[in-house]
Formats: sequence, C-alpha cells, structure tokens
Amino acid sequence: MGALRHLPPLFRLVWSTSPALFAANLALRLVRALVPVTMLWVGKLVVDEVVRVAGTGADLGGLGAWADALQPLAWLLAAELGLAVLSDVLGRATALCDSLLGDLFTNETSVRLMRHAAALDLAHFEDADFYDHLERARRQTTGRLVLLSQVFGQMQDSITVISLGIGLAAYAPGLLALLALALLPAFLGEAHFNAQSYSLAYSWTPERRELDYLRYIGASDETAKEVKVFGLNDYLATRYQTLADSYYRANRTLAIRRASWGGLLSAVGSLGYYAAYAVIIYRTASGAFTIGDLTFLAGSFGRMRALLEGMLASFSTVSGQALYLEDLFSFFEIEPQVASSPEAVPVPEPIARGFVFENVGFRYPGSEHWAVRGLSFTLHAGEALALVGENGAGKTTLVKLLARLYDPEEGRILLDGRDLREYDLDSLRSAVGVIFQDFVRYHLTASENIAVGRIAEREDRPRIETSAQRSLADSVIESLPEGYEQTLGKRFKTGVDLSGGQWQKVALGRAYMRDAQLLILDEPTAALDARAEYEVFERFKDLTEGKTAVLISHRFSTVRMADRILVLDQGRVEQVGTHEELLASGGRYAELFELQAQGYR
Ligand SMILES: Nc1ncnc2c1ncn2[C@@H]1O[C@H](COP(=O)(O)OP(=O)(O)OP(=O)(O)O)[C@@H](O)[C@H]1O
Repeated sequence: MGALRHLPPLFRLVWSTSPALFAANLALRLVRALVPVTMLWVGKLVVDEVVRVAGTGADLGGLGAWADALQPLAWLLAAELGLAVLSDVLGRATALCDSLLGDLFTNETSVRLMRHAAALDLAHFEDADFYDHLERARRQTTGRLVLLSQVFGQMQDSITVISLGIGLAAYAPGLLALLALALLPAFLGEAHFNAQSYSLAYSWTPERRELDYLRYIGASDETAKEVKVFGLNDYLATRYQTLADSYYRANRTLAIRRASWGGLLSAVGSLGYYAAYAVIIYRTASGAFTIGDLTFLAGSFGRMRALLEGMLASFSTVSGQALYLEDLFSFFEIEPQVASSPEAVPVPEPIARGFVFENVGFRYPGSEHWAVRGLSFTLHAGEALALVGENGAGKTTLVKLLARLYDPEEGRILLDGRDLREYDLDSLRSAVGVIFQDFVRYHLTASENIAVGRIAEREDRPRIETSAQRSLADSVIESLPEGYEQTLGKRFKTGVDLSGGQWQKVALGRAYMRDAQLLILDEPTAALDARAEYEVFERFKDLTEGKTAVLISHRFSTVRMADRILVLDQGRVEQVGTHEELLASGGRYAELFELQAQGYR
C-alpha cells in the first residue's frame, strides 16, 4: 500500500504530459464504468417483462395485440443494443487515449531522465550503485505504459463495482459483505508476494546489469573481433548461463509459492461467491425475489466477482509497479554536487592571469588512494603547458579538476584569483575545451562529429570545414562517399567506419571548433602516423594562439611543443621547466626522455 504514494506524483507527471488526453480519458472511463450496471438493470427489466407478458396469457395471434404486448420489450431490447454499442465505442476510445497518453508519457520521461542524468556529476557515473539506480529508473520509462492504463482501468472498475454494490446493497447487504470478506485473503496474499518480487528484483540489480553487460560483450560490433580471436564466446556464454540460471532459480521459487498461495486464496473467494449465489437462488425459489431480480443479482454478483478478482490482480500489479516508481522518482531527486552557486560569476574574457593550484588533493569517490595530493603550480594565461608522468601519475585527474568535472577535496584551484567554485559552471565549461584520450566516436555524421566541439554552431558549415582543415580531418571526410553528411561508425546501416588515426583527426577538429580560452588535449596524437603528427604540430601554434593550453602526452616530440613542462609523479609535481631546463637538470624528465630517445636509435 505504501507504494501507492507514488501514484499522485505519477498522475501529476501524466497530467503535465497532456491535460486534454488525461481529462478525456477520465471522462470516458467514468461513463463506461456505469454501463455494466445499467445493462444488467435493463436485462432484469426484460426478464420481468417477458415473465409478465407470458403470465397474462394474452392472445398474441392478432397483429395489433402482438405489437401492443411486445412494444415495451422492443424498447428495452433497443436500449440494451444501444448500451452494447456505446460500451464498445467507449472501450475503443479509452484504449486510444491510453496508448497516445502512454507514448507521450514515455517520450517525456525519457527526455527528463536524459536531462537529469546529464546534470549530475561525473562522479555519479563512476559509481556502480548509481549505475544500478539509473538502470532501474531507465526501465521505468518504457514499462510504465501498462501501469498507466491499469491505474485508469482500476479507477473505472472501482466505479463499476460501487455502482453494482449499490444495486446489490439494496437487495442483500449481508451478501455483499460476505463477498468482500471472502476476497480479502487473496488480496493480502497478492500484496505480500508483490513486495517479495520487488525486493528480489531489487537485490538482483547488479547481477541483472552484469547479465546485460555479458550479453553486450558477447554480441556487439565493438567486441566481436577480440571475442573471436581470443575465442571468448564459450567462456562468456557459460558465464551468462550460470548467472542467468541462478536468477531463474530464485525467481522460480518465488513464482511457485506465489502461484500456489494465489490458487488457494482465490478458492476461498470462489467459496464466498457460491455461498451468496445459493442464498439468492433459495430466496427466489421461496418467492422473495422475482426471476428478473434473480438475473440481476446473479449477473451483478458474477460481474462483481470477476471485477473484484481482476482488480485484485491488477491492484497488485499496480502497487507492484508503483514500487518501481520509487526508482524513477528517487532518481530525479539526486542532486549534483558540482553546481553553480547562486552568486556565481561568469568566467573573465579574456582570462588575465591564469590558473593556480594551491595544495590540491583529490581522491576518487569510494577510493582511499589519493589520485593527486599537495599539488601546487601555476598555469599562466596564454601559455602551453605539457603534463608528463608515468601511467597513473595523475595527469588526467588534474585535467578533470581543471574542467571542474570534480571539485578538489583539499586545497583550491584559482582562476584569476577566484576559486573555480565561484564561477558559473556553464560559463566555465564554455571557456574550457577538452579532447580526451578516450574521446567519443559518435555514430553520427562527420559534420556532427566535429560540430560536437561547439554544438550551438552546428549549422555553421564554414566553421566546421575550417576546423576539419586545421585538424587534417578534411581529406578524410572528403574521401567519404557522402562527405560531411556521411554517417560514421558501423552502428547504422549507412555508416562508414574510420581508422583510429582518422577518428583522432576528426576528434581534434572538435578542438578547433570549440575555440575555447583553455584548451586541453589529452594524448592528441597517439593514433596519428608520423607525418600527420608532424603536420598537426605545425598547426599547433595556431590552434593555441592567444589561448591557454594543456597538453598531455607520453611522446616527447609532442611535449617539446609546450612552453613549459610539468612532470608529475604519484599525484605530485616533481619538476617544472622548459624542455631545455629539464634536460639540463637531469631529473626524471631527462631520464624518461633518454629512454624514449634510445628506442629510436
Ligand atoms: N575513475 C577513477 N576512480 C578511481 N580511481 C581512479 C579513477 N581514475 C583514475 N584513478 C586513479 O587515480 C590515479 C591517477 O590516475 P590518472 O588517470 O589521473 O593518471 P594518468 O597520469 O592520466 O595516467 P595515464 O598516463 O595512464 O593516462 C591512478 O592511481 C588511478 O588508478
């Protein structure tokens, strides 16, 4: 029952999707709800009339007498026919409203979910529990169609039951109470098993996610070649099967218990119904009820029992599904931690002095290990700074802090003397452009793949083409059958995949497209051939002209391009200086440089 508290917010959400459809749906259902009792009543009148006419023993031989005697019956039959047609029309109209409303609702909640997820912190996405939550919420946006029409159907059936109940109460209030009492155990049983199903599904979320993941790596374009050459298929299939089997077993136990108890408790309900029926037959036989009353009462009881049982089943589905709404609504309640403060100021344009890291320390959520700590250095406005260090030294983490994907746990980062947290987040993000090492290969058109660098300018074709030229992506794109309109990647039928280096040129185009005040390139040339790398560097100066740039690379040919170099080791600054200074000082930089140089000799 507690789960039902999610229904009012659900209704508000549905109402906001389309007030007109919502209201039409309710109105149609209200009318439809009253049709059954009216039909049963007309049916009773028909029977009573037939009995009456038969009882008068009137001679129906003459046409006139015949017409006179049967006229009321004809009217009654016409009324029944009208009601039957009305019921059918109303049924179709409500089904139409339900499906339109359901589709709109799915679209709207999906969009809301995407928007909300996008507003959350990166940290959330790196947290498995959050992912489970997101996954559960996501399932709600597609599955809730059924819930909606069930809730509406439930309301309609309740009105029908009440109307039948009023009719029945007029004849036999005691029997009504008997029926309600007999159905109660089945109702409680259903509610109990729902709660159990939900907690089973809930506790298995991580495993269900693993199942999805295994299914994905077992059969996806991105993993197919590695799965084949390593012969992973059997391993993955067996692993899937083992996990799926244990989930199946847990589910089966519950399903069997539910079915057994459900059968038993509903037999109690049937018992109540037949007891009431027996009483009605007895009282008709003893003359207390007419034959018409008998048909009305038997019909009403039958109808009511079917409705109550249906409602019971669907109530338990409704409350069961409403439990899952918890996931959706509580997902919407998650607030981002990295956000703009109300007094936030815009990022200065141009940045006058630059960024200062003051004793910055950061641990990833859930990790004991400091990714960076005691980090202090200055990134001057207009300079190109290279970050060098061994794997795991903290280079990417530093960049994430600079772009405020995370906030430091210790110390602070200043921009022109103000804490980064005092700036408006949108303005900060707009001033910063990052091309990550693991940039995204969007399976969209080539032009969109560059335009993502500044999506607001996606219609600015000259800007896209200039960006492509400068990042050397133009020759790649021009050789595609459909040029800039070519869909990239293999996900869609018309897509054409690129080589690693070609993708990197496209991604680099985003940096030119972005044209941000602070440009961060994480391994921008790792996949480029020697000639392309050389050419990119030729253009590097004009990419970073008048801008502040941060460059992460393991290639010293790239690193040398920078004005200054920061050597990181285990999350701390080990050395800072120009290439020449660092070589002369003979520390870690000189050592790493020498190691790489040796490889080329
Ligand atoms: N999302 C994460 N969650 C937890 N720990 C992380 C996460 N990302 C990185 N780390 C840890 O933080 C430390 C710094 O990682 P970072 O990615 O900044 O290194 P890096 O210098 O960029 O390395 P590479 O040269 O391999 O790209 C490492 O010890 C790493 O294990």
